[in-house]
Amino acid sequence: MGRAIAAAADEAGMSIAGGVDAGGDLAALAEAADLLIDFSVPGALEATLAAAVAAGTPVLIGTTGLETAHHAAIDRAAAAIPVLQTGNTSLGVTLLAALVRDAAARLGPDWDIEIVEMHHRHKVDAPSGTALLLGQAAAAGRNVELAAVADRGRDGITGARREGAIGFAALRGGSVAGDHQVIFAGEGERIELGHRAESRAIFARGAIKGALWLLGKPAARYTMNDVLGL
Ligand SMILES: NC(=O)C1=CN([C@@H]2O[C@H](COP(=O)(O)OP(=O)(O)OC[C@H]3O[C@@H](n4cnc5c(N)ncnc54)[C@H](OP(=O)(O)O)[C@@H]3O)[C@@H](O)[C@H]2O)C=CC1
Ligand SMILES: O=C(O)C1=N[C@H](C(=O)O)C[C@H](O)C1
Repeated sequence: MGRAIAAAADEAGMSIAGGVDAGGDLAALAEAADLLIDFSVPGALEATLAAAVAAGTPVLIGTTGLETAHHAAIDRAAAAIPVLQTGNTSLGVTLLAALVRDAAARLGPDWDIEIVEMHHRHKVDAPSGTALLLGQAAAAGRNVELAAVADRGRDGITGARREGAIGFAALRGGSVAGDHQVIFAGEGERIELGHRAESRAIFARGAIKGALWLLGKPAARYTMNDVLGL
């Protein structure tokens, strides 16, 4: 993603102040840059947020695999600086999440919800950040908390489907940039809403769009919905 974002920034006429891998001088970069973009690993998040807050520099976080403690750290940082966090920066998935929320609200609890995702063989987290984002959208449409209803895989589980569950299935293989499908399964019929990323350029372009939008915003936590006005 680092290379894809550098290409998208170039396309948009933005210049890259620098980049860091593990052990890099984040503090100096946060001072030098107008904004930080983080697509790395959850273990890097704390240092990135600390450097951004110390420098008063806005930050866009695209890293996935975040746990509750990471989200709490993002909330704390967002009290001091603008922070945009999303599991998917593409415009298509942002719109898909809005459609999923609407469909879940309209269809009601009689329709079972299953979310299927497929990614390249190198991806380390599962379910994907996007699948969780779509799950959150579905849960919001039903007025429930995702944590209370998420079923993260049927491995080792026997028996009938848990009523009200939102199920996840993750596939890994080849070079798939990112496929997501939300299945609403009713009695005798199914509705499927989905998105296929044809390349990583869509995530990078969306990240640049989000970054440009974030510049100059007041301290708060934002999502791609704010960028697109959804
Ligand atoms: N929100 C979105 O739209 C998208 C999110 N992603 C997410 O972005 C993340 C990165 O994806 P991807 O580029 O494919 O992953 P890669 O594994 O290819 O890249 C991760 C990068 O993070 C670097 N890194 C590792 N540890 C640290 C650290 N402590 N501090 C700073 N940098 C570190 C790695 O450096 P080194 O190689 O030296 O270890 C590497 O350059 C993933 O969480 C992925 O799910 C991906 C696409 C879209
Ligand atoms: O790791 C990836 O490749 C991707 N990660 C994000 C996710 O976890 O959803 C976004 C996209 O699907 C590609």
